[in-house]
Amino acid sequence: MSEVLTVAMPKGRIFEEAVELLRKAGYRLPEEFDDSRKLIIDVEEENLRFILAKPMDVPTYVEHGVADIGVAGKDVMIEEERDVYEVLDLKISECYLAVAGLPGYEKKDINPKVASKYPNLAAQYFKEQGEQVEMIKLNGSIELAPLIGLADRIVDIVSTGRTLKENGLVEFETIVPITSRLIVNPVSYRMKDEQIDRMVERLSGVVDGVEA
Ligand SMILES: Nc1ncnc2c1ncn2[C@@H]1O[C@H](COP(=O)(O)OP(=O)(O)OP(=O)(O)O)[C@@H](O)[C@H]1O
Ligand SMILES: O=P(O)(O)OC[C@H]1O[C@H](OP(=O)(O)OP(=O)(O)O)[C@H](O)[C@@H]1O
Repeated sequence: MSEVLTVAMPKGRIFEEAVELLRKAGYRLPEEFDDSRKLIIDVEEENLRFILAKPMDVPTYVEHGVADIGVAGKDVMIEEERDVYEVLDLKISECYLAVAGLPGYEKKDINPKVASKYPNLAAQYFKEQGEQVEMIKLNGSIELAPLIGLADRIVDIVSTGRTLKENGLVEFETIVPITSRLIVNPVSYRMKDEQIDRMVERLSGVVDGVEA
């Protein structure tokens, strides 16, 4: 009998899509997955243990090896720079990161302020653009920052564009397309390679058939 694989799943919007993907790949996940407040769910018949974490924390659990594998947005992967392998693009929770602000903004300030939930990623982006900015880290409702004068621009996720539009903001630049990824702890990949490869194989088989 093989060892149990621990999977770190992000709570929130990716969760449902990731569960759907696993079910399409043939994993029998109990109804508990659809409506539960439990943070650890054991699925003995599949030899899997799921832990439910905040999306930004998934790579931390995987890097520390308390989870063998995990599901994380590419945005989180770039921001967190954790020592994990990214083994599969799951092509779910599709969106992109963009720079946005109020219409008519012109780059003229010294050290203009940029608000984001992704301070490392945003700072790196502006550095590459040769622009020096002051980063302001926020944890959500990023679009509020330029409206209230906290920042000149924001770096945030855009999906339908509705949040920007309804708040009278416009997109200036696209930074990078985002989807969710399957990530693996490097030691787990050595110790449990067969089990992990099997999961990657099963998931890759359904990824392209799943609507992003
Ligand atoms: N509007 C969106 N449409 C599609 N995918 C998105 C959208 N916003 C974020 N994502 C993707 O989903 C992941 C998780 O987003 P979610 O909003 O569930 O987490 P969060 O903002 O960290 O959580 P919380 O709102 O609890 O702080 C992000 O890391 C990103 O990859
Ligand atoms: O282009 P849209 O389809 O409008 O989606 C984009 C919005 O979705 C995310 O916010 P979320 O709902 O996670 O709330 P948050 O701002 O609290 O993170 C993101 O931060 C944008 O605000």
